[in-house]
Amino acid sequence: MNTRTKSTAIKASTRTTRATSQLQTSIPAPTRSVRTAIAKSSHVIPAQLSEKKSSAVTKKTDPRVTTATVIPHDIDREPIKAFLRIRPDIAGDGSRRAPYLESLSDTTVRMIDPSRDDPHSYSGIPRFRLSAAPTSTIYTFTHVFPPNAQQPEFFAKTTLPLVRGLLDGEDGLLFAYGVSNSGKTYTMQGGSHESSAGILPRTVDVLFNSIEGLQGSSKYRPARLNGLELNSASSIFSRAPSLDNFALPAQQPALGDILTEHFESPVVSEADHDPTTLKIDRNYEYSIWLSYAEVYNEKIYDLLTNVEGDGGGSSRSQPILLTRKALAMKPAPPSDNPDSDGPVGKYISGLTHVRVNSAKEAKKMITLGQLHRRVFGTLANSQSSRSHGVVTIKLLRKHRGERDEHSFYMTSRLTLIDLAGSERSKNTQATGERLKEAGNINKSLMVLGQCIEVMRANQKRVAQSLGAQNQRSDTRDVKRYLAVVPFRHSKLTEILMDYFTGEGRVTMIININPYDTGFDENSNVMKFSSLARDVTTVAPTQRVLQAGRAKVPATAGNPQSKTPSESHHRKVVISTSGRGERKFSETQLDVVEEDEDIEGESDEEPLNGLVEALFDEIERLQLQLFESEMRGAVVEAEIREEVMREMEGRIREMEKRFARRLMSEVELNEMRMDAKIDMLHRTGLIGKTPSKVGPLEQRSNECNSRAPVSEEPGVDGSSEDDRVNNLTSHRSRAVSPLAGRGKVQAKDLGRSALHSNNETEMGIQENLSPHTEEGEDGFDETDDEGSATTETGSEDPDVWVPASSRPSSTVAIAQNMPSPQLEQAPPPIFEKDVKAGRVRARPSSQMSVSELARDLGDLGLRNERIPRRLTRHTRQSTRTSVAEEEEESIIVVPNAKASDGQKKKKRQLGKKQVYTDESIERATEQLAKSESGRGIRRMGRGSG
Ligand SMILES: Nc1ncnc2c1ncn2[C@@H]1O[C@H](COP(=O)(O)OP(=O)(O)OP(=O)(O)O)[C@@H](O)[C@H]1O
Repeated sequence: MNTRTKSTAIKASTRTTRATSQLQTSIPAPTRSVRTAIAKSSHVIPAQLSEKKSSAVTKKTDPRVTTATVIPHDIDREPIKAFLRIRPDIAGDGSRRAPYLESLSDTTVRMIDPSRDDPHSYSGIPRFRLSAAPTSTIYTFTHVFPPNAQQPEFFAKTTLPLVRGLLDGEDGLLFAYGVSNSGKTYTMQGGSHESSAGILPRTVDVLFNSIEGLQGSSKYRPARLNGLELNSASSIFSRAPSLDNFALPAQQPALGDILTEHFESPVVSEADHDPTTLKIDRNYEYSIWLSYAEVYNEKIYDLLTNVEGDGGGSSRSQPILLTRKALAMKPAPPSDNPDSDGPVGKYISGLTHVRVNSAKEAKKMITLGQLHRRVFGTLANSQSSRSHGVVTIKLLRKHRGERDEHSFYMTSRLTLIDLAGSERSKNTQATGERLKEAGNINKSLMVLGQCIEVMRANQKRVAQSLGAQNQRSDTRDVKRYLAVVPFRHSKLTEILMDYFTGEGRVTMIININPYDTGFDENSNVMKFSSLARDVTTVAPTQRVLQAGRAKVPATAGNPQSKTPSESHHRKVVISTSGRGERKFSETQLDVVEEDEDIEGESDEEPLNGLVEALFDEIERLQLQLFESEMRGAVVEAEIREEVMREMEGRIREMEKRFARRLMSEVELNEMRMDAKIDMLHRTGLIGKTPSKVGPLEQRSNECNSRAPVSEEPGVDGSSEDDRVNNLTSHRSRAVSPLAGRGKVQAKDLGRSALHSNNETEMGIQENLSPHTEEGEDGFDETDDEGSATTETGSEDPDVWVPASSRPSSTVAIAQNMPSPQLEQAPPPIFEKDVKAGRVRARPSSQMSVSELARDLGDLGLRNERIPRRLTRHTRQSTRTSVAEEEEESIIVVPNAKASDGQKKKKRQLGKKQVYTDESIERATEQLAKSESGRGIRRMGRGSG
């Protein structure tokens, strides 16, 4: 038979095993005939279909309360026991939250989502809650252990019944399940303080206490799942490893030494010895065998074999090459379990079983296995178990009166598993190797959950189908409801398969750290446990081996049937900080992990080729589905996170932008204000600070000095100055960057305030050099200093020009600028005042009205404001009182278009007069013509 055929044969045999075993799991014992019939059938519906049906049945239950569904089962079956252990809050582990788990009784707890009370949530519903888990759920367990539960009490309630069963010849399985840092390793192995020994050391203590004086010297040893084989001197057991002989070549430091130094193994003190002794049948002799395997990255490794040390120089700088080979899972032959009419499970081929003669020896072996486990699987993450540690204790017993033949031996086994922590890779920021580890851990735990779920659904279906009254139990009816239990999808479930499908007690310990932030992960763990409690296993019976020739060790397989295996290299550096006199040193390990050999076995009958192909197809598709679900979940989580990050980034960016805009607005307003103050300084409306006289003021002063007009102030000129001065100073006490700086800064101001608008800039320049662009009556100051208008008195350069006649940009900008809210706005210049010649310039100022109007207009003052102010001043100076109502009843609008609207408004408002720039301009021109420009031109001179 070639390799392919042999491998097909294995698969075929496996299929037979699985197909029948899952049926066996789901059928109560009284219907054994039905079971046998079903076991012969290969027609099994896919798990998904069955799942849909089962979920439809359970839909009506309250999602907030998870309680065990009562599945009728007979006395031959036992439900899986689930114990909850709540980890205490440990100072210094970073958790500073209130626990989200509340004990309601010895068997129930309530789990409340901590983010429910998050301040960022609305009325109890978290804002960004990604979790699909219910916010409050009640879970039921076989027993709940509070945080202060002690190890002896915990061991007595959870494990002691299994140890008793082991001594009585029954199989048992116990596993600790939970997220990282929840206390699984503490539960299984124990802590470093007194009386903190965990389940493993206590189990061996109780076993050896109980069999003391009853140990026999057997010529057989356990093999495969429940089989026996001759314990020959040439077998691998003759070179059983120990910590003492665990050494590398002479020039190398002892690896055991390095490991012990690096990973301070828990010191098991005498006080940690569990004194419990169980009563056993003293007519038997016993031997105890130990094996320790780990499932790491979906490969199974033996932790009790001597690691092959090779290479490396004489110094520690040379890497030590450590090689270990993965072990394969193989289906156990039916002869290993003659009582069973169905198939038996799978065993780890080539796993070392070491005979231990005392509790001390057993603990030493366990310590060695733990060291290996941490070196090979967890070194880069030494605080966390990244592999599933599987310790199996096998007990052989034989009646003292019987011959030493294997047919008189009874075997039983107890498997104790410390599962790796279930966690999301995104929580651990894992990448590369770590990500692969996390993926494989999650995969195996997920598959375990799926197996539990499918078994539960199968059992429920069968129980319902067979329990229905007046209904014939037909094999076809039963098999229709059964789904494939996906044990083969992970190595872990392959190892556990036999306990679920065969006979044995299953106990599950759920470890939970209620201070942990992983509420979702813990919810999943709790959900898993509540499902598992509904699953029943076949109650164990004592097993007696049938007569027959024991098999040779698996190592004696046909070498030609092996397929070449791949190997994976990893570099590991162990840093030793040096204890006592020893100095700091580093040891490099070059770890090589070889894949298992796939060997053919001829003792299995091949199945029908079509059935084989169909099974393969189903498995391939299920695997694909599973992988795509995993990928989908990871991608979804990543996308959600990315979207959140992007949103946060955008919000931050917007905040920055708004802050910048706000700042520039503030600066702009400040500059406007300063410019206005500057103008007022220039017009002399407010007092000047000698030290801060800007060029414009200087120019104004110069004008003052060379054109000495009447010094006579207006009637209330000085008080007006004071008032404005006070107003200005109380409005802005800060010295403005532009205050008093004159032309240049005003220009800059124009630039920045008007966003580098060239037109605007021009407007401001015009503003700053008013006379050069003055109309025909313009007054060019630069032409002749001496020809000041005030001297001749014949020509008045100050002609008030309406805003509309100025460059459009200036007006437009002035219109768009927000007008400052002055306490006392200046009154406008009215046509009637102009006609009446009542308008006069303030004598103290040499600035022309047009200049000022333009300056202010350019800097954002509305054009109607300026004349108001100036007119008011003029009127004050001429002692003509103008009623305030009259001023208020005038509306000045910038253009004719707008005036249409205003006309409408006027109609509504009654008598209010509406002035537009054009109308003012027209009126001015008419007036100028009719009165030869007398009235307006004299405004600048202030005669009167
Ligand atoms: N019941 C307990 N009493 C006191 N300390 C505890 C208890 N349970 C856990 N601890 C402590 O909590 C820490 C984490 O526990 P442990 O290493 O057992 O978690 P774990 O679930 O095995 O984590 P991982 O899966 O990452 O290996 C350890 O320091 C352990 O000593």
